[in-house]
Amino acid sequence: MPEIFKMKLFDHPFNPDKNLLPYEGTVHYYGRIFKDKETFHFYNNLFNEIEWEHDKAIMFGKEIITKRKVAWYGEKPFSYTYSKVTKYAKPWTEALKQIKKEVELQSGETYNSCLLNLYHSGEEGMAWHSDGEKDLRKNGAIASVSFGAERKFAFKHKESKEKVETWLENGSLLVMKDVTQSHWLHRLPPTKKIHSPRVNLTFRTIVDQ
Ligand SMILES: O=C(O)CCC(=O)C(=O)O
Ligand SMILES: [Fe+2]
Repeated sequence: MPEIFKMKLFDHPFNPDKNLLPYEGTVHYYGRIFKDKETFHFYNNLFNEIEWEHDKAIMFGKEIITKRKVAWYGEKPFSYTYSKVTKYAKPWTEALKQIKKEVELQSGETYNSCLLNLYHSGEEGMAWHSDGEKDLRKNGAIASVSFGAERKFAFKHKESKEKVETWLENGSLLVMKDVTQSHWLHRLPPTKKIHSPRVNLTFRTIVDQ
């Protein structure tokens, strides 16, 4: 097992009851919610079994293909549109069902879909955005589960520009809820210091019409 998977649970002090945001939003960090063996198993399973595809993005008015890969899964073939391309959610895999169950238990919320991102190294990240798409349940919780390389995650208030940063550990859970997406942007900053991959899962609730 590579070294990163051998960290003990609760190596780092954290308080899951503490709100990381000072105002206008709620973010809780639960730390590592899976044991080393499960974490290693899920990382390998997701890396190999998910049907990863390259994402498209608009940059300086041009359509570009991102190095980061994405996938979209859910309990129904919900549609998800970005850069004018509509994708339909694939049915849950066994691993996704198991992870979802644990995340629902820990966060006390339910989810019906999951957007997955695969960052091959620290040079791949995600720019400032909020996840307030109209198909998502308004003020619904978004649960972010991370496997692989530990990466920094940042929030920036849309008006005050106040920043909050935290580390997302291998096997960890972070939950954003309430009015967070209306008032705060978040991003995964790129870094030259990290060379190994990271898989991130954001469990969401799509409004079913
Ligand atoms: O990879 C991450 O931690 C963030 C992913 C994210 O913000 C998103 O998928 O909307
Ligand atoms: Fe996001």
